[in-house]
Amino acid sequence: MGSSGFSWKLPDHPKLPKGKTIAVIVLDGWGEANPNEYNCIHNAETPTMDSLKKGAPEHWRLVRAHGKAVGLPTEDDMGNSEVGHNALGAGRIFAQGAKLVDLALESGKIFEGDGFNYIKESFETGTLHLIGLLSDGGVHSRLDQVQLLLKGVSERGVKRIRLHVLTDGRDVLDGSSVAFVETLENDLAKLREKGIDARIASGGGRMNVTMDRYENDWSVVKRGWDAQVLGEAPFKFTSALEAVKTLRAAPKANDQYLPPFVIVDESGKSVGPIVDGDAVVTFNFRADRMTMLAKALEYEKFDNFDRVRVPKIRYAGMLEYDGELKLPRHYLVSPPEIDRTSGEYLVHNGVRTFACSETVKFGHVTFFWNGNRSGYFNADLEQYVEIPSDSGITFNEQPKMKAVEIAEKAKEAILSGKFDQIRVNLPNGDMVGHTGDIEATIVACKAADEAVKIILDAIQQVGGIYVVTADHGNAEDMVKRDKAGKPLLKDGKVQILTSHTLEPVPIAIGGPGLAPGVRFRNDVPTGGLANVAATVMNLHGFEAPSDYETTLIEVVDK
Ligand SMILES: O=C(O)[C@@H](CO)OP(=O)(O)O
Ligand SMILES: [Mn+2]
Ligand SMILES: [Mn+2]
Repeated sequence: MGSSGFSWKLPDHPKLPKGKTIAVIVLDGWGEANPNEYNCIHNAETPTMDSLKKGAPEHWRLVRAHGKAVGLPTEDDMGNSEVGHNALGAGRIFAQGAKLVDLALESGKIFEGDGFNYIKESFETGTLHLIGLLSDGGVHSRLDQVQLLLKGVSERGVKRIRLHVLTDGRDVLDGSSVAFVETLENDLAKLREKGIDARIASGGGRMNVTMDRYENDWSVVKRGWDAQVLGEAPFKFTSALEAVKTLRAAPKANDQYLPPFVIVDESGKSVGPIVDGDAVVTFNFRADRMTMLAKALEYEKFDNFDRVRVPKIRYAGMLEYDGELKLPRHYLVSPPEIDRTSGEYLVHNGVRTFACSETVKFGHVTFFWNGNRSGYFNADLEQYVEIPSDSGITFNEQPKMKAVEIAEKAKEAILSGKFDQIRVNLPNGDMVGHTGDIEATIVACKAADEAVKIILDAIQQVGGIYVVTADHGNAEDMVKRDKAGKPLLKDGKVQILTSHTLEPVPIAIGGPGLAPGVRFRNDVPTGGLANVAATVMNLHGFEAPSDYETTLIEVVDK
């Protein structure tokens, strides 16, 4: 014990033994909702998950995965992977990026910090570039925050602003990009009336331009770099509204995958490449899909693609995106300080951990799980395995994704006897759910269920324990609804929901290693994802730290 009295040592659980092999399975985007034609989980064959549900209420229940239960500003905020895995891994509820940016804007502190003072030095002679997701989804960014940022910089001496917008259609309805661009254009027109030269300079769909993650496909970031920094893109327009409307008119076009475009003046010259002396702010608060661009903007040594020209800029992120890498060096708002995560505690208590997913979700069960921290706590006790994801496709083309491969790796790790905790994320419900393709999402849910079975069978073989849960809803509801829950019609047609939901998610416990008297308590009715960490610690034979959200389980005499 150190002089502060702090110790990593967890007390022994009074009733539960140590040494059981525990599989922690996170089904990404797997919520619980009423059965109907838009509930792909219900409409898929999911015998394994169905059988777990029969264990209710002692071994199956629902937990909250959205809004304040995961540190988001309001109960209208849908859950997402970052906040979901943060809560699962950290066992406490932290005010998340969205909320922290709101507070900093409300108090004006965002304009007083080091990050802002740093970029402000470019306002007199350079251009301020704002790059990010144009959306009010609240998962990666929010338009109202961008609007307040624009107001703040315009009151603080900025002369020239260029926006590089990424259209969404994933956290908001497909097609909403047009209205977002219109709103932004109106705001910029007002700034111009005040004498500030403010324009949209480039754009593209988030899944095609810039917002790749976990280094799955650098060509996505390169397409963004070419448009934003070099001012080059296959499509050129004189207005962003015209750009989005025209590109959306192509067959099969959608907001998520719009091609990159630049805005040009009458002579065909791009209106806003990033050049020496400029300032850049990436306004997404969420880390995973901004990290690659942050590296391209900031790293001197960089060989992921040819940057052609590397402007000398003052760059700040809305948040610090990686605390371990200190990336970026400058940021406007400090990120949540997610410390003492369950992963770190368990490793200090000798729990050997294996974590695995495919690339597109790999950081979820490692980086997010560990409180937005990359790397191992103790490389001798941990192994993280990444299965390469398909790239260059939309996941409805391959809805089974790498579920079986992930499950096989987990199985191998379970049977090896080398690990105490085997943690996976199964991406299918979420990644395919985001495509809005109902048939493919049903195939995806079936594949995830089959993967769960492979892992549960391995747990059965070694006498272990399983904890099966999810990070937020997605595939269980694929239609936009009115307040009363009825599908909302537009031009006589339902609107397909590609985003996450507000639904709760299941959690199931079981396996031959689960002590006979273990069951879910009935006095934590509002339990959420943050209660899972203490639960898992108990199953490993430890009491959770006293400031963790309470455990979901109790042990009764049998
Ligand atoms: O794909 C993403 O970036 C988000 C949705 O914006 O999904 P998830 O939180 O499940 O990663
Ligand atoms: Mn997710
Ligand atoms: Mn998602």
